[in-house]
Amino acid sequence: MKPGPRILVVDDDPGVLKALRGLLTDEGFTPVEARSTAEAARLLDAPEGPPALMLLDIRMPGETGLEFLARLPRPLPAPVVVLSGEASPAEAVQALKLGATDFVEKPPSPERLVTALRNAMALGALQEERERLLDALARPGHLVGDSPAMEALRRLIARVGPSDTAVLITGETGTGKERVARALHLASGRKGRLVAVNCAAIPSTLLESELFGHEKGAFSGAVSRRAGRIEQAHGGTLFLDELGDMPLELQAKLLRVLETKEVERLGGSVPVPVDARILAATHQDLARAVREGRFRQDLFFRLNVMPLQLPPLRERPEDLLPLARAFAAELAGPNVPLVLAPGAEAALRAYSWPGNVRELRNLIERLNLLRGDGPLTLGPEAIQGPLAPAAPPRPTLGDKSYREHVEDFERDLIRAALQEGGSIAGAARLLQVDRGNLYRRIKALQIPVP
Ligand SMILES: Nc1ncnc2c1ncn2[C@@H]1O[C@H](COP(=O)(O)OP(=O)(O)OP(=O)(O)O)[C@@H](O)[C@H]1O
Repeated sequence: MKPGPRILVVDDDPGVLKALRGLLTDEGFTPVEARSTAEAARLLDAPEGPPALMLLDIRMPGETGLEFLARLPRPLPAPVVVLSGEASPAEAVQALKLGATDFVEKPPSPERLVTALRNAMALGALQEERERLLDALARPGHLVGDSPAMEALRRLIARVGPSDTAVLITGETGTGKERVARALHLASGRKGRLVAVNCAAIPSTLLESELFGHEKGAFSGAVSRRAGRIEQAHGGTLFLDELGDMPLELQAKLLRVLETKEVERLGGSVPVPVDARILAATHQDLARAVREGRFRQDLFFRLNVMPLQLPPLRERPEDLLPLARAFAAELAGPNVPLVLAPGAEAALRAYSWPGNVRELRNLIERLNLLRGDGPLTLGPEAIQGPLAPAAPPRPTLGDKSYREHVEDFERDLIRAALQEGGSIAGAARLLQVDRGNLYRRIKALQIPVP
């Protein structure tokens, strides 16, 4: 059996130690004993780490419990519950002021003592979680999440970050691709900036000069010489977001930059050396884009040396609560607790989060705006609200066969596509199937063509 949480009992009275030993063991704790504060100090520094809690007598010969408490480092190495014995209420209050979580009078009633211990430990765990969150929020590239996928990702970032390898980050919208790029940049230790370019947001006619820069007079409007984004990332990292949207001819130019580590401004003839780490992200299936001739295979291979796939949020439910808490702390401040109403956690897990982490952040932001002065409360209705798609109707099973059910579904699907596409060719395009095959299914299922 796993030993229970260690509790350090500090008391000079062997009788009290013996009584507490029995009581604590019965309650599933592992008592560790010290007869003086000097011994307690040694045990707090023990190699197995500090205990889960310290139960501290106030009146002891030599250094008193209060004196000891006052000289302990902050934050305290463990939550402290004080045994107040015949001590005056003033001393108990003094102990609380010095950071003790609670006090129990001697001789303690087992029930009162165990409640105090459990409460103190719960509070200690909360405080630790809060410290961890604040720490995490202080680092902009930090990735919140307890799922195995997130842990693996953090390990990978620590390993790959410091190298110069290009990294291709893929994942649905809002899964945190840019956040990962920032984490990689921070882990790289590169002194320069992270320069981000969204290839989908800049019109393709402007993207070239944006990336490569231009000399004065390179084209009408190029009134002065301008360094492109690639050059600006010299000594740092260039993050190409939505790389799948980059036009083919620019892909060729980018490949050349990757291979030669030089960039040529538009209208210029002298290549400028650049040392920029390249990170790219896309929500598209680039391998498919390569097959369909929309993306250069050589560039894909060049970037895909280190592929990094971010799973959608619905596939890592362990991240939901840590993320929700982190966003609440970030948006409402660390003193506003996130309260989960009954059913909220189940609703979070049941929802499919098509907008992924960004959608969860937006939800918390909305709740924060609506909360007034109260706590930030997350109830199931917030998740089942306008965000959630209507649940798909449950099929009535009746006495139809499996095949008949599938055909009914197929019929509905083709009808909808015919209506939207306007013709068999249009429907085939929408459904991404061959027109001949679709025609044969329409015949077989006797679907009227508009
Ligand atoms: N693991 C995480 N920890 C903390 N915040 C996160 C995490 N993942 C994503 N976020 C936050 O979620 C939001 C969306 O993330 P981000 O912009 O990185 O996604 P993206 O995949 O690049 O999206 P898009 O494909 O739409 O550009 C941001 O506010 C980001 O800070």
